[in-house]
Amino acid sequence: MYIDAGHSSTHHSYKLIIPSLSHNFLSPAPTEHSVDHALRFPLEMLDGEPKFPQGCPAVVHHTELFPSPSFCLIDQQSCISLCMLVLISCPCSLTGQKVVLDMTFGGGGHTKAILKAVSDVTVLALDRDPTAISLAHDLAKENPGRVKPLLGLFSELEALLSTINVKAGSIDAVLLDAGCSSMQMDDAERGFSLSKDGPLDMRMDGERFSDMPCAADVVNTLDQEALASILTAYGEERHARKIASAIVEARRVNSITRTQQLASVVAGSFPPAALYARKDRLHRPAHVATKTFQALRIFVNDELNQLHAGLRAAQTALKSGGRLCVITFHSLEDRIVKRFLQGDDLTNTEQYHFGMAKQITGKKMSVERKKDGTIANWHPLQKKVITPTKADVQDNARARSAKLRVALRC
Ligand SMILES: C[S@@+](CC[C@H](N)C(=O)[O-])C[C@H]1O[C@@H](n2cnc3c(N)ncnc32)[C@H](O)[C@@H]1O
Repeated sequence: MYIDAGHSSTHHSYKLIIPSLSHNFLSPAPTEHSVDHALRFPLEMLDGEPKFPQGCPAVVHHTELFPSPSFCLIDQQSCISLCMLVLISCPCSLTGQKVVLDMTFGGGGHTKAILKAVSDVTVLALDRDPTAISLAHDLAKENPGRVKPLLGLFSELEALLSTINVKAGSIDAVLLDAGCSSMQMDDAERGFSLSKDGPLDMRMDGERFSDMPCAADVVNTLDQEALASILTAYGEERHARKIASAIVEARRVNSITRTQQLASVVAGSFPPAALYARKDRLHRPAHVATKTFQALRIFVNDELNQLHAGLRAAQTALKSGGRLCVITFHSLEDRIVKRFLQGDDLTNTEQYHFGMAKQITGKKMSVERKKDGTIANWHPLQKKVITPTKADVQDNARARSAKLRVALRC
């Protein structure tokens, strides 16, 4: 709808088209800002995507799995006990060789835990980041026949599975741990972290698609209105216009190419006392540019569209009774997962907001359920979203805003 450029092997000239704030987001007339690059602007699937299949052939009954959830996240070596519980201890536990799809291999923490916990398992290890996939190859060598690395995007999953002859409806469990990894965050050269100086990149797969735009391309190319809309939509940044204006002002003098340069530009648009006035969930001071970084990262990596594509791919891949665990780190992601599992048709323009459209159109998010209360494709394994305990967060501060949702494929 807006863009689609995606990666092209035949030419390197892309269009970056950003919907303008001035028109209704649900029927936008795109504004062309640059012909240098292309980004897929989330919300593209408002157009012409197939509707989710309706009807749930069977509701799988279960016992309470989470009496006292010890939340375990994930990234890195830590916990995972809850995910393991979901993956391997369901009442409908499977016999024989199991196939688990780790859609976000990252540093391999989850995959390793699965391999350790289940002897007769093959893990299909997907990641868009070639660095992560090279670790998956190492792990595959250490565990012959038990790990199959898959380099690609959530949106490429179906094609990847068919190349290794994995059929739709055949996978026992899927794990999706959204966002970027500690490995990516901690490497200054990847440009994700505002506390470490590095090139303003933020692409999870820049190594794979080197001609796709990075965060520096976005901040140096888009007009003020488009920048503000990105900060509002993906950072839920209240001061988006002020920050966008500061970015445009600063780049007139010098292009913004480094993470700390961007952090200073954002900081410069606030009074000094406001720099760390914001607090994170642990009530620790958070830099005023945190939301700007989040917004750019989501935009550059097309994360919300990808998440939606990943959920749909998981739905196709899972067998009936198979289970899905999804971990998200901010409300934009969690809202998508929650509504997807509720059976909402996210392709419906009236309901598909993902933040930006909601703010622009002012429309309410409504959740439609079938009259008999059943859910079309999923049976939730817990009533409420699962969040980390205090102890979990003490163990791993990055888990502080994590949310886990688990469901059985009907
Ligand atoms: C939070 S990390 C996962 C960490 C992992 N669970 C572990 O134990 O180390 C998320 C990973 O998902 C990958 N990723 C994010 N979006 C993706 C997408 N659309 N397709 C494939 N991989 C993606 C990132 O590259 C990153 O490595």
